[in-house]
Amino acid sequence: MKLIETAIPGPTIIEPKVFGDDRGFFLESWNARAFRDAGLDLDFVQDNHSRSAKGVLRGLHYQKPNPQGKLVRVTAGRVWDVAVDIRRSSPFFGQSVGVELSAANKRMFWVPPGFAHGFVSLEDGTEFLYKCTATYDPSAEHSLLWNDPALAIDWHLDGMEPLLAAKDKVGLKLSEIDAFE
Ligand SMILES: Cc1cn([C@H]2C[C@H](O)[C@@H](COP(=O)(O)OP(=O)(O)O[C@H]3O[C@@H](C)C(=O)[C@@H](O)[C@H]3O)O2)c(=O)[nH]c1=O
Repeated sequence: MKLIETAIPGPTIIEPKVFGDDRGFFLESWNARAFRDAGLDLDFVQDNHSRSAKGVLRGLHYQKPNPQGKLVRVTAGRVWDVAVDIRRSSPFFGQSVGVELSAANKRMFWVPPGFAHGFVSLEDGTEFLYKCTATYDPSAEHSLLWNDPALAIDWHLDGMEPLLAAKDKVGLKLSEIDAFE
């Protein structure tokens, strides 16, 4: 397993060791001890799985109180995945990191608590799996506006019109959100 730091301290790309053979491949998608030894001591309490058509954009979501850290990956298709630092005291407040996650590259992405998270599906039938460090609480869920000019996120849409949930079309701007301290 290889960890790749990003431009913001915290969010981390993880490349698992892939064992390929005549039958296909094998990889460890989660191993508490190996991650702890690599510096990510994480305690997960919920696993999620979603499927998205090409152009579906989910996010940017965060939970407050009880923020969730998320270890995300893709097992079919491809996404552009984004984490936005929404900790006011952070020198990186409002900045984001993005990474392509796909069934082909098998990369995982650690999105720590304190970050808003979203992704756009770049292929039909994209399957997105993730582990969370806190359980879902609909009353604490918030949406940061995906295309807030203050975030200036390149979603790699390539001219595509994204398909959004009603709640994400009316997400709040960075200047309006109840950010973390
Ligand atoms: C996230 C979630 C949703 N649900 C339900 C609520 C709703 O009826 C249905 C669909 O929920 P959503 O529209 O919020 O699903 P979605 O837009 O996929 O939400 C997810 O987006 C990505 C970007 C994240 O980072 C996740 O944490 C999560 O917020 O599933 C749960 O029961 N448990 C959960 O943990």
